[in-house]
Amino acid sequence: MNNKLLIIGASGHGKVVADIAIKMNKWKEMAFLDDDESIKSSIGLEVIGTTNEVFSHIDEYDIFVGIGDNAIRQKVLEKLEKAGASIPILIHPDAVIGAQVDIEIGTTVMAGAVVNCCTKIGKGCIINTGATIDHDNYIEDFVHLSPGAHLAGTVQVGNGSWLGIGSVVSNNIKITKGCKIGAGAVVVNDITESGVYVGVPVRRI
Ligand SMILES: CC(=O)SCCNC(=O)CCNC(=O)[C@H](O)C(C)(C)COP(=O)(O)OP(=O)(O)OC[C@H]1O[C@@H](n2cnc3c(N)ncnc32)[C@H](O)[C@@H]1OP(=O)(O)O
Repeated sequence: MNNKLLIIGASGHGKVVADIAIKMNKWKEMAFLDDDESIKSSIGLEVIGTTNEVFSHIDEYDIFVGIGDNAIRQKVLEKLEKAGASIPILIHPDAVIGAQVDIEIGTTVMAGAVVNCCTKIGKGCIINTGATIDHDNYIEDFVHLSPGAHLAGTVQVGNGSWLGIGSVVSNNIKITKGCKIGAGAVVVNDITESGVYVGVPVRRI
């Protein structure tokens, strides 16, 4: 671990990530990289360069990918991991994490989120504001649970899936990789084919 943190992405999601990192009080200095060169600072932190400059900073900084898009976040994080970057886990001090919860690098857990015991969360996930994940879930890599998404017990969410704001998943359900679940959707049966699903209960569109 370094005493400086560099966040890739200075817009909406990156700002919330920075806010969490500031509240964790672990880094003496923080800055952003962003490919929009018109952004000079964000949430009071300086933008010191563009994404392709990241490799010149990996000895000096911990690096966190603050990009909301699951596929882009995966691509950037995997390159950084390969290059040996120190990639932290960011957990807001007001998130509640149960016993025997395993969370991998590059994941952020936001304010008001609750993760119950014996759940595993993979790499590069976003557990957004007020989302809840109950016991024995398995959230694979690069998943995004939007604000207020609720997962009952023993749910599995596949790689890169995105659950929209306020969506609900009943217990013992498996959602395969690469799904988009719409805002306010309710999932009561396994989803075995990647795709976009909306409604109560969900239907594929
Ligand atoms: C901090 C943050 O902001 S985190 C981000 C939080 N954001 C979200 O959760 C957004 C979630 N996204 C959605 O719900 C989107 O509507 C998606 C991904 C499900 C679908 O998006 P698109 O593929 O662009 O679908 P599109 O908008 O064209 O809609 C297709 C049809 O599905 C319907 N539809 C879209 N979303 C929903 C939904 N959530 N519930 C019910 N119906 C829906 C539309 O009304 C439309 O119906 P029609 O064909 O009868 O007119």
